[in-house]
Amino acid sequence: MGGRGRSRTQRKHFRHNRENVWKRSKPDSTQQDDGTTTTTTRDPGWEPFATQNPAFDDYYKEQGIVSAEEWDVFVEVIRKPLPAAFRINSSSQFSCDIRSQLENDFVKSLQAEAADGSEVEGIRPLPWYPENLAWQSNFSRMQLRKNQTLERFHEFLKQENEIGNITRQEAVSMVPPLFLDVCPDHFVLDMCAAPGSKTFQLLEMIYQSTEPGSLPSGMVYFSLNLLRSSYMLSHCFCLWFTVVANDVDVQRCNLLIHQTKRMCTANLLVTNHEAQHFPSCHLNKNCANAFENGVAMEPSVHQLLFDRVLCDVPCGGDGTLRKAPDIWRKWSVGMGNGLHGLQVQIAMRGLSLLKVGGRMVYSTCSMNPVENEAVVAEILRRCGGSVELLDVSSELPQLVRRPGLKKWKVRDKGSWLSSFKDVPKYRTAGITPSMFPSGKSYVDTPNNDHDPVLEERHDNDCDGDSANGSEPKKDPESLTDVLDEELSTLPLERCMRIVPHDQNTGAFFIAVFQKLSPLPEDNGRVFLPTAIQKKPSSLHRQLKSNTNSHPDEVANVENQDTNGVEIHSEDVTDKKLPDAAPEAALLGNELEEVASDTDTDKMSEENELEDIQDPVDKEACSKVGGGKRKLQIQGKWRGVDPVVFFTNDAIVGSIKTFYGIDESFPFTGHLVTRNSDTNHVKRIYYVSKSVKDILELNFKGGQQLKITSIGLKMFERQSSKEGSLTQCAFRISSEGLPLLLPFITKQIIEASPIDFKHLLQYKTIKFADFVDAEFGEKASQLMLGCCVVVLRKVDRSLSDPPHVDGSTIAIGCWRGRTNISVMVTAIECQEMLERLSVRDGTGNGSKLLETEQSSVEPGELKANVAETIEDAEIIEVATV
Ligand SMILES: C[S@@+](CC[C@H](N)C(=O)[O-])C[C@H]1O[C@@H](n2cnc3c(N)ncnc32)[C@H](O)[C@@H]1O
Repeated sequence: MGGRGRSRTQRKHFRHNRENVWKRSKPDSTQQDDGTTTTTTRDPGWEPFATQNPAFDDYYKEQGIVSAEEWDVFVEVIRKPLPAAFRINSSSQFSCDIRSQLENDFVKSLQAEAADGSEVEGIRPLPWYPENLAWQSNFSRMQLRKNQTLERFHEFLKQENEIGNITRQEAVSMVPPLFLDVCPDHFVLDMCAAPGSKTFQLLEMIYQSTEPGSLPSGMVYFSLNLLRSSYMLSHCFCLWFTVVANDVDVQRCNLLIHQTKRMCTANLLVTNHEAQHFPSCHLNKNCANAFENGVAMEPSVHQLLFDRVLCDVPCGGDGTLRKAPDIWRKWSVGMGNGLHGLQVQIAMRGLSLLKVGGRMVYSTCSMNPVENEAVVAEILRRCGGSVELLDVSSELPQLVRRPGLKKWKVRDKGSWLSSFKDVPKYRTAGITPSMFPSGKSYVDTPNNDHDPVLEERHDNDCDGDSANGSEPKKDPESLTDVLDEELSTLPLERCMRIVPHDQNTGAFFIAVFQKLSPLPEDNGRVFLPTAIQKKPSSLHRQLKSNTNSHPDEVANVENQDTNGVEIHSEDVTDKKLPDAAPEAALLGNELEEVASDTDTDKMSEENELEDIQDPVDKEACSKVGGGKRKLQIQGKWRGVDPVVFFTNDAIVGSIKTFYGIDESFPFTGHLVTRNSDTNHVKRIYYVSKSVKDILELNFKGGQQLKITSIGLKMFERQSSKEGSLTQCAFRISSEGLPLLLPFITKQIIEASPIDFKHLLQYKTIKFADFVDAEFGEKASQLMLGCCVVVLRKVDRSLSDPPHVDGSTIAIGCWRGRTNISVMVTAIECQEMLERLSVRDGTGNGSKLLETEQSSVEPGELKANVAETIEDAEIIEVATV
């Protein structure tokens, strides 16, 4: 049950592209520490990665991220391959089985082998990760493949990862979501989310925390007497949170969509924006009026704000050296310097989108203080007292981390700079005051003799004016009291740096912020490094702030903070970052887990059916939004299918009737398509109440959000020949089944364990060939088309009506003319078989597959179903 498998076709594309990512043979340009650039052409033959870089050593020895005494051990560890780490996906039906298999089978047998002197180190749960859900093995992936004693474990990892029961994720990359402290009623923004490891983890954490009976007050959406089981309660409850996952890179967004599809969630929205310009998603007065049309609506300014923001920014990525050794070759000081400005911009935007009282986690997989402490310090200066850097030392006490640095230096063109006053004038475009511990800026005297004459900003005293180009203030103190080596007075020790040799991991940096009050009015503006500040002054426009208070009609949509600012991406299309290392900007810390897929470079899901459509409500909005708005919308989202509420009553009615879907299931307003021609939709998506509200706000506000993916695919049009003969043109998709299951009253039957296993094993079985003849008879009485087969529990008889609860195992099937066929992938069948075999003590399920020769004659429908499944796979490839 559930769409947790990955399409093989797509995986092939991933691997192919992944090779491209890591094995590009074009000439490499490397900026040397002295500022010169050397170009080398890679030898076509294979060479091992060099695991050293003198510039790296010089840089970090000077920065003091580890003490001089520790240096050797630090370097020794970062030259070693990274141990494999993974998370058990708690939303998987088999998560407990997997944890128990790890604890009781693998840990023990590996310990026993180690005791035999075979030098096999054990696997262990990460002590700081809750409920033994994250694990690390103390051998590299290479060893896993080579060492025979570990082969079984390796196979286990491969299969569970493939099926979606575990996610391979670097241990330290799991840390930032844990500090976000998410709750099931939160609106969460993941600003730089692709390829989606942390988004997936966040979704897992939210679903896991939805304990039945813990509905927050005022959040009852379904009448409680309609909640038939804890399963339903948990799913209904989950309709209240939303995760918005954003990334600037379309291909990486596609990876994220693919990755998170396994969650089967209706509460996820994937967007494709520059995070620093993430839209306010507000409702302005004009647009609100346009949508009034007699419907009562408050003409106020509303804005989508978030309870939690994850700001896992693009970074130099040298914390992932152990996993991506090619970084040794690429590493240069320019990477961090070039990204600092963007990182500040993204973090500031995140804070302006955060609710007062909300938490934001800033993180990088870089060790560089210019990308870490310097960014945090600049944020604190810009926000004044409106944001607090939290001391989270009591949280996750078992996680070994080090406090943030209070002092560091900036390296540029081969020179060490202790203060901005040391920056030669010709370099001030690339090296900004905010990179230094004090954040102080010194306006040069005409001959640039480095006399510090002015100070723009102080720690804890930031008006932000100077950062936006206005005249800096004189500070007499700074004229006389300039330290050679700057020391930050901000509480940067509250930041966390995880270094590899403390617990045999990669490196990571994490800072946790809490928003205490609206940001100072100016601080919502985009911060730009000096060079960009000199560009046209209309980089951003401030919206009229509206302090009128109106009750929200949209959950989590609040009256806009006074800091609300609208920034249009076209305003900054000509921006470029100083000395930015473009490769570094794309370095993701989870590249290894999933590689990009060039073939899925599209956001057009129904593209074969239509030309690019303008947003559905464009007309209404543009009428009042003025010409500029209209042009922006048309130009901005070209190439992205529109999101359209699906309101075709005839189709919805036929689906409800065919599957006997209980009237209590909320369809109205929850179905969307990506095709304006609702008579020809191929896929119908389901969105939660919270996502529906955001969508409505987005329509009303002029479609500011560029939505790549929304909700979960619930129904798919039958494309097979036999499909056209059924009474319902739509089948239930595997992702939609978990949500819909408790509400289905027709086309659903319970199979005995033996018949259920046979179905998984043989895929197609004729009615007459089921062991339980009564089941075969019942199956034959179903209508031709999609159906659901539920595994009957031991205490139930066939005459009982199908029963669904949190532990129900069910699969989507096809009732053909003479048989029943499964509509899940072969690997999902295999996984389920193995799990069921382990559960009922009949041994290793994979043995069943060794006899995969079907004793059942392949019926005529087998081909038909194969066509259907393949079609589904092709559709998946096309849509992710
Ligand atoms: C460190 S990776 C994020 C990893 C991700 N959080 C995860 O756990 O899988 C940084 C991401 O930022 C994206 N990115 C780079 N510049 C961006 C920008 N200006 N706005 C939004 N995303 C950006 C990259 O495409 C990349 O996917």
